[in-house]
Amino acid sequence: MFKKVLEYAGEYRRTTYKAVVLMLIGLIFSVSPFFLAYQIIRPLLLKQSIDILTVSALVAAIAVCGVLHTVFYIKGLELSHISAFHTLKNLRISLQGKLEKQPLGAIQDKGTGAIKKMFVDDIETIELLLAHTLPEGLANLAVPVIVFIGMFIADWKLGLLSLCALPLGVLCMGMMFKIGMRDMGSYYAAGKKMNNTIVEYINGMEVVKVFNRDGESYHRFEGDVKSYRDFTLKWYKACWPFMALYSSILPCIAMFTLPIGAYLVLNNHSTLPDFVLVLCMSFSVGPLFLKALGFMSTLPQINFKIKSLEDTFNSPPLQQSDKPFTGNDHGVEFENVSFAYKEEEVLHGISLKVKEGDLVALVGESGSGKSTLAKLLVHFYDVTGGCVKIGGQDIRDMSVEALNNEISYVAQEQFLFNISLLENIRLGKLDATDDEVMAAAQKAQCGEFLARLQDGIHTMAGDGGKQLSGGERQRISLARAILKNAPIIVLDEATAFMDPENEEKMNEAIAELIHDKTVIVIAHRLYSIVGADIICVLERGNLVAAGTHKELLEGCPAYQKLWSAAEDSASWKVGTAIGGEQA
Ligand SMILES: Nc1ncnc2c1ncn2[C@@H]1O[C@H](COP(=O)(O)OP(=O)(O)OP(=O)(O)O)[C@@H](O)[C@H]1O
Repeated sequence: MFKKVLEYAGEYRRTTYKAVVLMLIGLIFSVSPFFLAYQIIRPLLLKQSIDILTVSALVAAIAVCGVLHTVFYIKGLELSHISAFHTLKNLRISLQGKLEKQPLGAIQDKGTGAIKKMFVDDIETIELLLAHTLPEGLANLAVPVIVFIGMFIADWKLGLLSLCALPLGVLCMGMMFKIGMRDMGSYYAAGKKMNNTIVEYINGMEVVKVFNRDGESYHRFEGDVKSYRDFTLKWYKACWPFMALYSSILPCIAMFTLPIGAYLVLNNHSTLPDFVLVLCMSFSVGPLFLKALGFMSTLPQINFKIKSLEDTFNSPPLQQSDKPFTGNDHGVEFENVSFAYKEEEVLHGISLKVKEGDLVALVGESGSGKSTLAKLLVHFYDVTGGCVKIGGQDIRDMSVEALNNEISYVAQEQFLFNISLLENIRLGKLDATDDEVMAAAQKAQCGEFLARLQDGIHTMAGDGGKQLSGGERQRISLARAILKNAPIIVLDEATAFMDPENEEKMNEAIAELIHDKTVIVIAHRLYSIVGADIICVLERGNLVAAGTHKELLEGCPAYQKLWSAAEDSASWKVGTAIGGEQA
């Protein structure tokens, strides 16, 4: 555990070692006063004289030891914290690098709460390990070892008696570790669940209020918070008796030394000064032991959290190479593609060829796999079978950056960064001039709502783009795509939030965006894709038919069903359709 963490400390590893040494020296100064006090007690016990000057010098030395203990210990703590916080920084950067290589979809599946917990809380645990458990724990354990050696040198019998409490304490500690690690899985899972629920509760507050689900949502929130409390208490309840036992037994080094040692002295097997010296030493190391053991009780938790971080690091990264895009053209091919999010396969052997410049629509009932197929093309996930190719090149055989240069993906829900709308659009092409950005915004029909905003295109988008309506967010992201001008466009429910008037405008903008491009569009509203070159009908993860609107209406029962459902929908409107044709 320490080795792994120290790897991340990099050049600060030496700082941690220095911290251990300084704390060790500091603690030696903390036990020295007991030995110095003994130098005063000893002549009194032996009825020898001791002059006031010697007593004063010893008292002064005790005071100096106190000061030196503080100075060394604080300096050690300072160094251990410097090293710890640099390690946390390194670890967070390294974790971010590894997360970046993971499939984007897999990152989204982990949940914001769990990822936040990993980045903030779990990594923070390592601060405890590096700044306290390792240097303080080690120093507080090492000094008692030195003192025990001193006891053995003074009188081996009394030294042995002082060690007697150890096996009992270690046994209790072992039990605590065993129980602590056993239940740590459920305890940790409850913490993760609570984090995700809290993040979801805050993010979903708007929906909760609109649908009057305050109570229900609060109950889930309360349930998970309570469940975390219960797991925590259960865990501590199981560990507490053993913690209490070893915490009281281990520091009581004098437990056996005092009665049996007194017997040995009375029977002349040991001398009274040695007996007092060993007792002084026992009392000096008791608090150190207790402190060291305080850190031990946190080890099961730290151990578990580090393991969970490592597991995250170890999950398979997205398959990609560092090669550029070298495809022959911008045609897209799904070759016998299968996919499972977890165990259950949701796409089964899909084969589909989209010629460069074609407009292909994916239709099907909800849950049939349309979005999943689109996400595989933009490489959010790796296929579990078959392959996805662009211009004949497997997308796993190019870097994600190279792929992103070829594709614009406009998803159902668009995230905007809390920077100006201008900068949000410029993300599509970082070197675009302001004029180019404004032109893209106009083409995406943003002009009207931008004119209403006080700062126009320079308005901040708000946290996650919350300042704008769903439709406005979609138009901003469409402007991004127009600016990017990638040869392949994937539109997932791009007009989902549009009212009829805006949808018409949006469709005009989309028509401009997709002109001369390879387009894959997912739409529930069939009237908007009747002009597509190919319409692919998906049913429970299978591609059941592909053809033009006319062909499918004539020969595909699944499509006929979807079409008649669309016709039944009262609000549908025959108008400008993507692809130019009208139903
Ligand atoms: N992140 C995920 N984890 C696990 N299963 C998922 C995930 N996303 C989708 N699924 C499942 O995969 C299947 C296909 O979902 P997908 O979203 O691709 O369908 P869709 O046709 O796009 O649906 P819709 O039209 O409602 O958006 C569904 O059974 C869905 O429950």
